[in-house]
Amino acid sequence: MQSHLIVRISVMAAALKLISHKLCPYVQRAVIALIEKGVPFERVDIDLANKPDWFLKISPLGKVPVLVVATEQGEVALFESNVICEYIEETQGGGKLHPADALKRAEHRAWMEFGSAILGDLWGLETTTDPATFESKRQALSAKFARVEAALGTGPFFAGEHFNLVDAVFAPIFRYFDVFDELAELGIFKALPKVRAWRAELARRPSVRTAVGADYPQLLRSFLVRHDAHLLKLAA
Ligand SMILES: N[C@@H](CCC(=O)N[C@@H](CS)C(=O)NCC(=O)O)C(=O)O
Repeated sequence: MQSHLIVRISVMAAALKLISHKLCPYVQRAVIALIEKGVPFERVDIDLANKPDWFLKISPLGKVPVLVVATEQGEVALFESNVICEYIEETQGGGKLHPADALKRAEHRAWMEFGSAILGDLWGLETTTDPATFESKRQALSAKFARVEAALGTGPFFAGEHFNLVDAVFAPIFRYFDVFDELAELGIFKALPKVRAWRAELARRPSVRTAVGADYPQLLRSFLVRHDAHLLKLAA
């Protein structure tokens, strides 16, 4: 009876809460990692245009995601999506999302950072109204995806047969491009067959579909309309 109680308390103490925004690809990579690991968690969406005070207290950069971990000493708030993914990998059961070999793992971490660099180029592409800025960002993205093409093996995933954290980072990036592609052909993936095959494989993954959500294309399109994005003019 007593040990039953102890188990119950430790289960409650392991609770994870992910502070989220539906459109955010950094959030989505953490959600994918949690789903792949089969970890129960609560997802709390916030309005980034009107950030609540409790969120600003726990998020030093005022950004999502934040993973709130309940411990016996109180709650700990982790920020930075890649750090959150690493914490999930180190502490939760389920399939491994990192290679066992330290050098391979370091390589994978570098490619996770590269995914964040791609998002750095992507930001502004979707909201810019200036054609020259749009074109320079499009070219920067093309150059980065050419490097990804050169790094890919025979697939189906980044490192072969097993889905890992690099896949979790890139899957939401590709979902963003899915919405763009419906509007206009940007030509970024045309000459990159391995990237195209990888992208298609990730789009089929159940964790990716759940993390990104069926309402995502509609939400992203409304966001583009609100910003009067140049991308919409290409589509017209
Ligand atoms: N380096 C951060 C980036 C997270 C990020 O940029 N999140 C965006 C949403 S996708 C955000 O919260 N923006 C709100 C703001 O900057 O005010 C991470 O990897 O977690």
